[in-house]
Amino acid sequence: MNDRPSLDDIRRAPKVLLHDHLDGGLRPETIVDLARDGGYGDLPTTDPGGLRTWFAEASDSGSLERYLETFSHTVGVMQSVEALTRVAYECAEDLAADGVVYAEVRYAPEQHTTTGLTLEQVIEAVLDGFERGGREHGIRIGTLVTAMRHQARSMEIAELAVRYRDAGVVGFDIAGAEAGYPPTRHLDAFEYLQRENAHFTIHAGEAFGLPSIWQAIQWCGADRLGHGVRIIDDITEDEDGVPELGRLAAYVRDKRIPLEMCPTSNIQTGAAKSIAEHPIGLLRRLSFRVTVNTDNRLMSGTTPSREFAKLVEAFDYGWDDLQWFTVNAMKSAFIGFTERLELINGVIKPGFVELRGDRA
Ligand SMILES: O=c1[nH]cnc2c1ncn2[C@@H]1O[C@H](CO)[C@@H](O)[C@H]1O
Ligand SMILES: [Zn+2]
Repeated sequence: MNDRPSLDDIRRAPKVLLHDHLDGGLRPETIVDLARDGGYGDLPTTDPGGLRTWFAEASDSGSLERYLETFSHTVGVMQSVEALTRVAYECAEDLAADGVVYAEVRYAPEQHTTTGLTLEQVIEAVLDGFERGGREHGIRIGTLVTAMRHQARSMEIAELAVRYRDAGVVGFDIAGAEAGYPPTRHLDAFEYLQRENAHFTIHAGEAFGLPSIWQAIQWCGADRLGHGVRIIDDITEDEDGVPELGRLAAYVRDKRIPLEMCPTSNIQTGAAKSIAEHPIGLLRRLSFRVTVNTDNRLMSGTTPSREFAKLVEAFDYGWDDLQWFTVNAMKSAFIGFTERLELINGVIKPGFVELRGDRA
């Protein structure tokens, strides 16, 4: 059966999310509340509807740097234990309501200490919100702690990732402006994590090309690539239109290195022209380990189900494709093999069987 899945059907499908920023997914109403309670006076508007529109429009500039400027407001209101716990709790609630069964959500603890919280307090506040939200709404959330690539705190954050690994932190990441800040700037942190048998992903191949991806994998040892869209630059077509993979692209495919693709976000930052022209179409056809993600639900005005619905429309994907992306994501998660397998066989596959049955 390959009838076109509707947005409503997609919402009911069990989904897995690997790339979602906590500070990119706040509810506009919550931003307004937190700004009032925390005395943050710099919001462009205190009307929730207006704020939603403002974020979507301000993020649609074609530049990653300008896209990232909008985070000053979300980070600005996430500066207390209560605010962090609330945002994490609501994140769990919103993802569960969209049908997500497992998510890895990331944020940079170092950005939440401006009013005096310690990094430990920040991490524990977020873990607390995810734990309670996850328990009450039936979703499992693993935390990824991010270090900002233009700063110099990656080693400290990597150590915290290891310290909190049994308390819900499942991995590490670097984010922020990519051009001018290559992953090797943080090589010591990545080498430390490898020695500790810890997992990490690196934002690479979004606003910068193949050298960034090459460094992330071959120098830093990334388990996954955040975005990775520019791997397309290492794929050419011969005179018959048959795709040919360069050595790096072949390595990424052969090693099954997961690509955390975020279609809508990529269009806003200029990493792709449109959904229809997004490299995900070719990469899926070539069986790269592609996964589908939201990046920033607020800035991109999206949800996991909406990202899928856009792909269904652009590429005519059916249930087989959506299940393939979902199983890819679950296989690529940073939790243990047994738990991943249980979710694939106990939740994802039966969920898709049921949906297809209902619609047959
Ligand atoms: O797509 C992206 N590329 C690079 N950095 C990003 C992206 N989305 C968000 N952030 C950055 O990650 C920080 C921690 O969550 C955010 O504050 C934002 O600056
Ligand atoms: Zn991101």
